[in-house]
Amino acid sequence: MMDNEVDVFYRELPKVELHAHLNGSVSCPTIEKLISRKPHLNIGHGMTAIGKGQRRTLDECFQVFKVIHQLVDTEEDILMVATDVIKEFAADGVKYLELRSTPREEKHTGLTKKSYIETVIKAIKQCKSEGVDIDVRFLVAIDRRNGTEVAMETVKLAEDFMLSSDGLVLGLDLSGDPTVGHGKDLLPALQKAKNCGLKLSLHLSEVPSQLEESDLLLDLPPDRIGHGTFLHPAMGGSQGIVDKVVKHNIPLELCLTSNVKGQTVARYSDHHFKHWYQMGHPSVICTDDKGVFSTDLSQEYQLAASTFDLSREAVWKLSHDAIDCIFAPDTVKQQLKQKWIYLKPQVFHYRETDSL
Ligand SMILES: CC(C)=CCNc1ncnc2c1ncn2[C@@H]1O[C@H](COP(=O)(O)O)[C@@H](O)[C@H]1O
Ligand SMILES: [Zn+2]
Repeated sequence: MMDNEVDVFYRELPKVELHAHLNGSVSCPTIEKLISRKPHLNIGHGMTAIGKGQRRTLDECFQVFKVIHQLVDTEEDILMVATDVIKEFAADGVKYLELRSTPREEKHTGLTKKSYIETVIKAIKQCKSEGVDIDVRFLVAIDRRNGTEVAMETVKLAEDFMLSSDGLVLGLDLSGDPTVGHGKDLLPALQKAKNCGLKLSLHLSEVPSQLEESDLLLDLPPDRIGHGTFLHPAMGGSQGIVDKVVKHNIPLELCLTSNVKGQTVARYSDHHFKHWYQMGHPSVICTDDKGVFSTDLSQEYQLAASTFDLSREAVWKLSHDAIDCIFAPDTVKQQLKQKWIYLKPQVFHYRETDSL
């Protein structure tokens, strides 16, 4: 996507993607295939992606997911979508991907939450058997709008798959419309998940009104934070909250285009990346929804570099340090670090004249 606009350095840079929602990551070509499978839905492509320079309210963004969910409602759809998304990330130079998705039940197509997860796992295994050069893991997502009971049910499912998927299912994501529901209702489920060894990545403070909820959920503590836009005092948060995040050394997953197009951040130069990065806090560049926001991970790295004036060596370190934030075990981290060492001369090769 958008190859011509992104410098080859960012394409070739080996990358780790830790925050990608499956149905938000569906590309234009895949949407076209889905639309032609379901012409009766009368869905036009303009309804599933937000183009360059466009902005949407948070509410409008969540409407987009509803449209995509209509297009993706069978095992066959999920298999195609997951396979395409994995191959696209691999083509963009992503070497390790943690994909997250909310298991759905669709009575009219026979889809169950269990078969949903099984199908994503099938896609991951299929890509592996085809030799696609990417290590993919899965985080089962809880949509906060669905409340306590569904959250508990999702934790149980995730636990079963964690024990039976050969390390492919590693943890849980908490996401969904941040203006709906309250984290306190989900706390018991998240606590249970943590106790049984599932890793937790929680969307925190995507909107300003969530500070109290974030304070509560940070006591778990989660293993990573999605967005955390309004945690820092410079963004309206508090020093006490920052202290908690720092004390537990919880990495942040930061998605520049998503926040600007969703209008929770006014402009790129205002993005909270700068506050956390300056503090030396683990900050990982991610896409969130590369399909919906018409971006990819190379582009997000380039955006971070151009906005915050990062040297190529600093960008390299950023992608390398993301390895320490993955949920897979240390052996996988070591393998990835070896890969980075091996690839570095190639990535910097034709840049020898540049100052590194
Ligand atoms: C609206 C906006 C600016 C989105 C970016 N920030 C987000 N915040 C919270 N949940 C999200 C976000 N993007 C995707 N999701 C979650 O991911 C789902 C789509 O992927 P999936 O069906 O779980 O595979 C959405 O329905 C929603 O529950
Ligand atoms: Zn997200």
